[in-house]
Amino acid sequence: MITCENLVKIYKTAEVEVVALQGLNLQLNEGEMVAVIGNSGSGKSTLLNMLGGLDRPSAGRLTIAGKDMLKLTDKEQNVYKRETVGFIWQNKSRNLVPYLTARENVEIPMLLHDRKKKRLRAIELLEAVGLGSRTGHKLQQLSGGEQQRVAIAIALANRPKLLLADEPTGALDTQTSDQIMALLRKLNREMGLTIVIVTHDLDLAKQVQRVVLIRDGRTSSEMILRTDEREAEDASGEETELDTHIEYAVMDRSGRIQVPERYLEAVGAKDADKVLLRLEEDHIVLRPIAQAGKTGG
Ligand SMILES: Nc1ncnc2c1ncn2[C@@H]1O[C@H](COP(=O)(O)OP(=O)(O)OP(=O)(O)O)[C@@H](O)[C@H]1O
Repeated sequence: MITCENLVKIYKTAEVEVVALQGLNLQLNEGEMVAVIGNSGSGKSTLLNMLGGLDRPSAGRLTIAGKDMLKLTDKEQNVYKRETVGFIWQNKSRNLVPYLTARENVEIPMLLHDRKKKRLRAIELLEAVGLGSRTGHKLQQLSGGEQQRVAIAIALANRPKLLLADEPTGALDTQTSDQIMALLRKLNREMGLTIVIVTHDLDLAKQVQRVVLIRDGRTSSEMILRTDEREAEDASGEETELDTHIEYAVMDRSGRIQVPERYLEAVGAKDADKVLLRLEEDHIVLRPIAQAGKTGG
């Protein structure tokens, strides 16, 4: 569904050039649901803007649903934005009109011309997001979580193949955020919708099967939901909370990897310019130089 190869985005302003994406690679299959996570400034929103056709990459390759995004004409890009992709933003004013009802809000972006069909489709969508009983409520009469559900219904209005969400739960409390995430998972499962969610919240990200970590405009590692049911025990034999995801570092063709920052921090190698590498029979040991003399592997 989505292939990013060596994707580069450079923003040029009067004084400086910012390289927001510097050779990002990402492959996403149709029907996958992925969370993209990274520190502020790592390039998450830039990536989402490229995927949504809101902006064009500077170099590299980006194909989405068979379309070469670097070669689209402006007209083709507009059709793509209208028909292939749906957006959910954290900032509600970008999604919603407060003085209209939930149903009227959902009807706005619809490409259907028949008023009755529009109305029926809007109600159907509001039912799908769990708001069947609120279709006639004005937006300002709805809670934050309910408003975000309306935003999701709007994003689905033109039957997109790809749903992009930028911090969709950023303004919501934990319980409401979990409900919105559960709704997105349901839509992914039941409609086969491909979903990309940008967040800086690792706990939230881990509610989906695949988490892609971006660092300095590149994919640095991925976490995939564990499928084994092993129970973890700590040294004292007590059960500890099992990490739900296994982390994989992304490796390029030259064998370069980015070790997750928190791993380096944990072993005191964050600022090191070299680490000791040792090949064991079936694994590779990486440790800070200061500890290199110690035994063990
Ligand atoms: N329109 C723009 N013009 C110039 N620089 C930009 C523009 N948009 C983003 N940048 C820069 O590109 C880099 C990546 O920004 P981006 O917004 O993609 O990061 P992010 O990971 O989404 O951050 P956050 O979590 O804070 O939203 C940053 O250094 C940012 O300042």
